[in-house]
Amino acid sequence: MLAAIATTPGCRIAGGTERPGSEEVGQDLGRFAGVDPLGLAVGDDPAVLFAAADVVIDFTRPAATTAHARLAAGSNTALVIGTTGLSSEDEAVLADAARSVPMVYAPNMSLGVTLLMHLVEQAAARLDADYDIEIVEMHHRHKVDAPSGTALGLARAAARGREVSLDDVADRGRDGLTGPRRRGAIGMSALRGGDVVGDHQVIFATDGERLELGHRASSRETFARGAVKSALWVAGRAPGLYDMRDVLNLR
Ligand SMILES: NC(=O)C1=CN([C@@H]2O[C@H](COP(=O)(O)OP(=O)(O)OC[C@H]3O[C@@H](n4cnc5c(N)ncnc54)[C@H](OP(=O)(O)O)[C@@H]3O)[C@@H](O)[C@H]2O)C=CC1
Ligand SMILES: O=C(O)C1=N[C@H](C(=O)O)C[C@H](O)C1
Repeated sequence: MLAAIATTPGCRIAGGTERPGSEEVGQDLGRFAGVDPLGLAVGDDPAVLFAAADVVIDFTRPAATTAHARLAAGSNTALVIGTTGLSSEDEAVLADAARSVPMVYAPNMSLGVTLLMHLVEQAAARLDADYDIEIVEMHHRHKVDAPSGTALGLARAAARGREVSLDDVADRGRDGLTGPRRRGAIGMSALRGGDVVGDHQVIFATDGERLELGHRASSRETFARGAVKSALWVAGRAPGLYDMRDVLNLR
């Protein structure tokens, strides 16, 4: 992320924080990120960072992200959030904070996935419930949330296309004596292994044919570049909760 910020015209690194007590705190931020020394130490107080920055980029965990959203609102600092695995209560915290500051919240910052979500919504609108929608994702062994935020975003896009609520049709992680598939269900399955950056496949399966739309990320730099693009886009915007469709002008 720091390399993406450092190499983007118009951006300057204002600081960065790690969890208090982490051994990285106090190290040079640049060295820590594997780029040239920056003369800035890794901090452990996000309030200091929010006071110093125009925009903060957050890819952490839900507990930190909700705390950061509150700090953003309190310090009037724009926020870009890539963290996934947020509960609906966590998302309500973001929505509340976004009443006073501009915020981009997206489970996947790549152009390819943002376009895929658009295509999935279109396909789901045109293919009726005779087409069973299944979403399969695979990620590296370190990922802690499932299904991925992107898979949930794709499922939401499909539900939007079908004009149904995802909560009514989602089928997550089948196991055991499940019975036959429910008509209209949107299934999600998560695979974990190795160093897979992020694969997503959306399948529309019916009798006699199957449409498959998919995306494979091969470098995490793609997400970092999307986050920096979002930061440049969100700085100075009106308060609100935006996503990558806004950043990429795809609404
Ligand atoms: N939107 C997108 O395009 C993308 C989203 N993601 C999402 O971003 C998130 C992070 O993923 P990833 O980078 O792989 O995960 P990592 O575990 O590598 O990084 C998370 C970082 O957040 C830190 N952190 C966690 N809690 C706190 C806290 N309370 N205060 C300060 N720092 C904290 C962790 O520190 P520590 O190690 O001490 O816990 C760690 O350095 C995930 O939700 C992932 O799904 C990832 C890639 C792309
Ligand atoms: O944890 C990851 O690595 C990723 N998380 C995001 C998600 O949950 O969708 C985005 C990307 O696929 C990588």
